[in-house]
Amino acid sequence: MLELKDVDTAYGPVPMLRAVTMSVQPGELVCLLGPNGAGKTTTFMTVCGVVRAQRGRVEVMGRDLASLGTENLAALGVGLVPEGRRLFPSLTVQENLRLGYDAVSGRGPDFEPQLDKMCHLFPRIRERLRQVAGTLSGGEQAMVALARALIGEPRLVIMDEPSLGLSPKLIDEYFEITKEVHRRGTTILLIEQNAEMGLGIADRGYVLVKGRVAQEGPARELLSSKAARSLYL
Ligand SMILES: Nc1ncnc2c1ncn2[C@@H]1O[C@H](COP(=O)(O)OP(=O)(O)OP(=O)(O)O)[C@@H](O)[C@H]1O
Repeated sequence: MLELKDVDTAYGPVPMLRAVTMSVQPGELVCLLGPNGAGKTTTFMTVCGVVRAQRGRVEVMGRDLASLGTENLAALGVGLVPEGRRLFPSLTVQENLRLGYDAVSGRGPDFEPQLDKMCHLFPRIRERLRQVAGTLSGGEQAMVALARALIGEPRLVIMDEPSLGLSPKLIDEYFEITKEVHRRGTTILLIEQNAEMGLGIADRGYVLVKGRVAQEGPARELLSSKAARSLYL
């Protein structure tokens, strides 16, 4: 569903990702880990097409991202949860969710049942539907950002450090929901700094260090590998 082949990126003259090769297969939950500044968000931006790969190739659903364009990802079945949530603060929760839905369906008629599904998955959202998103707590915003990505029933969800800034209790709740979404069949790329939590629910993982993939493997092996732990802890 997602493939990076030998990808380099740079910010002006400064190289960032170097020869990054990674993939997410249908049905997998893959965790991308790495310390601050490793290039995790740059990877997110690269697979969205916001940052252009200078070398190598990015394929989403088997299609070359370079000729696809960021604006077509939603309709292709890709849901995005960017770092910092990026809700529209002056719109209500329901309006934010509507935008997520319309991006996929082109204004389909079935918004209400989908909204209802999201309220079941995120009980905190139902009572907040008419509240403007900018006044939600950080935890509520995190849930709405995930619901906005899920409401169009994407096949692949890419999440950039969604647990950042959440309390331990909310992190647990958030990871439980992520696990449930995966269990119901959605493929997930989870970009995380919280290695124990991320690898705890993932099938496979990659550890990014200074823009390079330093380790990769089954999540359980990475959790128990001393070499991997020394890279991310
Ligand atoms: N637009 C930009 N212009 C110049 N440099 C940038 C830009 N965006 C990111 N960088 C630099 O690229 C490096 C990697 O940043 P990135 O945000 O990808 O790291 P990260 O692994 O997501 O880190 P964190 O966990 O702290 O969010 C950093 O040194 C950062 O300063």
